[in-house]
Amino acid sequence: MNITVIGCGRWGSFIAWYLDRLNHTITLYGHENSSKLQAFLEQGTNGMVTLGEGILLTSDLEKAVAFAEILVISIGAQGFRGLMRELAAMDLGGKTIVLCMKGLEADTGKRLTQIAQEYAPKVPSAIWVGPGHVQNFVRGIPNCMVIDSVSMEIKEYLVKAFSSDLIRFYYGTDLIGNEVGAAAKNVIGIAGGMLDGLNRTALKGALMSRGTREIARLIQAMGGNEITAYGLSHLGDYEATVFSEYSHNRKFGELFVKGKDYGELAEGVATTTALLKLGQEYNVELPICRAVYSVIHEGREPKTVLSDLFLRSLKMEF
Ligand SMILES: NC(=O)C1=CN([C@@H]2O[C@H](COP(=O)(O)OP(=O)(O)OC[C@H]3O[C@@H](n4cnc5c(N)ncnc54)[C@H](OP(=O)(O)O)[C@@H]3O)[C@@H](O)[C@H]2O)C=CC1
Ligand SMILES: O=C(CO)COP(=O)(O)O
Repeated sequence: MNITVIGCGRWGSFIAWYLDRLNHTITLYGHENSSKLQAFLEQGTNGMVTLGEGILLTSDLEKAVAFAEILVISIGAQGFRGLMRELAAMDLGGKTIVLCMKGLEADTGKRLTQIAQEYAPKVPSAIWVGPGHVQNFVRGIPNCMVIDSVSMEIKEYLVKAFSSDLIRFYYGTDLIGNEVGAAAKNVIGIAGGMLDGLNRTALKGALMSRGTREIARLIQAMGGNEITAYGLSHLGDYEATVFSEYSHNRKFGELFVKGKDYGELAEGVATTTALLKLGQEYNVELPICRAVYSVIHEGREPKTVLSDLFLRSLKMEF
């Protein structure tokens, strides 16, 4: 298959490497002024993946789009609407869009497949989410992920084309739950990092239990299936995000409470804003997401916020 991957950062470049390994014909697109694209053009590697020689690198979006039957998109979620505006001006007939991003639009709370539909209503779309770090995959450590779409036909087409001994894909059965779950795990990952930074790592068991619970309630209220919060897109991604040394969101949280900056993309930062909006819209209390939001966006003192979580009224567990 001819596949174009849009976004040549940590995850997009891995996807290009992975799909090339499965003998698909790959074009990897990056901005003309992207330092990440330049590194691949000059050295063939970003220090994590070394791209196969058959992968075409380009900064010509029209050419990249024209080449492919599948467009895989992996950029920061907040840039997705702008990219869809550009794509909508091109001929997308016969193509399928696969979204490999874990975020929600901050201002609106919209899911990324909703944004794709706004700009390209006739183009089928799917999401590819679940646990996995580049550093592990390139060492041959396999993982399980999930592909979801409103169309069973598209899911079957993609799972068949993308499965290997390195990634076992499951068919998702709840697009709302998988999109919200995948984005929300980054916020729980930031909370996990904050616990590490505050020397409260012992609370991560409680975070796993209560984090899944509040996201399950939100998914259900939005019309999804609450069980999806316990699937690969959310709970299944906690090892990679709440615990892993490789997680950008966990690292962001840890450094944030220590008063330090972090230069990498941590999707959960913008997602907290989206989740609070959705919590309000669907009348669901999201105490952990609220706590993360208040530390990052309102400048509240992390230890006080943590104590306040413990002072909330007592509740039934389920
Ligand atoms: N297991 C999984 O499913 C994983 C999923 N992810 C998800 O993948 C997404 C990307 O994360 P990650 O790769 O770490 O982020 P990076 O910051 O490493 O890469 C993002 C890339 O997108 C590029 N970009 C931004 N806007 C555009 C645009 N409009 N057109 C083309 N390129 C653009 C950036 O360009 P520039 O080089 O100019 O900055 C950058 O190269 C996130 O949503 C993240 O949550 C990440 C890791 C694992
Ligand atoms: O989604 C991921 C792992 O599954 C990557 O998480 P981070 O962006 O926090 O590194």
